[in-house]
Amino acid sequence: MTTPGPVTSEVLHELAAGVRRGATLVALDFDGVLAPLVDDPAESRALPASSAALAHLAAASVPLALVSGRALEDLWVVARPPVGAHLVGGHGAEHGHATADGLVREPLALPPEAARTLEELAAALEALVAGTTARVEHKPASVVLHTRTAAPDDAARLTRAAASAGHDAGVDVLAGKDVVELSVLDVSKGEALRGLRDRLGVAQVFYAGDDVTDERAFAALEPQDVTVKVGPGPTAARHRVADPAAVAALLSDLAALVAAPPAAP
Ligand SMILES: O=P(O)(O)OC[C@H]1O[C@H](O[C@H]2O[C@H](CO)[C@@H](O)[C@H](O)[C@H]2O)[C@H](O)[C@@H](O)[C@@H]1O
Repeated sequence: MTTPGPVTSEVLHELAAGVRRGATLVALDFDGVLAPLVDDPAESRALPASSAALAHLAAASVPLALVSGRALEDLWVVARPPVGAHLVGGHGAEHGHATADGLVREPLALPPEAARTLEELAAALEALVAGTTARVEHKPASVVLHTRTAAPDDAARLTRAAASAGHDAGVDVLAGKDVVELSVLDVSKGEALRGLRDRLGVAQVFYAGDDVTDERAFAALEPQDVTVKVGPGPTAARHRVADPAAVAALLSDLAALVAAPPAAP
């Protein structure tokens, strides 16, 4: 892994030039990127400055995508993305887009064996968290252990047990920030971004993510893409910003440059 650098003014101006040409997809993770992390996932909201910047980019017909680990419906409710935005949920399991009439989702049908495995894992995790303040989140293609509000000893024990249940069941185990996600589909944010690149015919992808789960996206992107890690931690991203407030500032600067490009010298 290389050391990520800041998003300099030069990087931002080059990015804005690509965005203005319609050659760049602006894609963002939600939790920890557009929205600060909180104890109750239902309470998460994007920072107002980020939402405003996304609305300005959408009004300028910039291709936008939110690429999240959340279930698609949940992402729609908390993110309230602008009309036209593409939505990817469940780390790539679910796809849809925002319209003026609401969320349009592509159908997702689990193979019967995957559906059975999901049910078994959900029951196993529910049994594990009984009597603790950890909790289980159920999604269409995965089940998630949340330990943010658990006592530290419980969190460590439950995290190990959930990962081990996932490995035993032969499913994809993704450990994120105070979560262990057991997915019965073989999907990733990287694959989802590559799919969007092909579908939209864009030459460049901008992607910002904060969690270890976003490393699959950074690793799948190409040298011309602009990857931004939000917060500390090892990363394959080429750039780093500190927190969701810094993301909001970056998106606001980008939207301003797209709306009013600098005058030619
Ligand atoms: O890919 P993301 O959009 O970052 O989604 C990843 C997970 O986000 C949510 O959990 C995280 O945010 C919660 C609210 O701030 C926080 O309580 C939790 O500890 C974080 O891991 C969401 O609940 C999960 O389903 C997503 O997989």
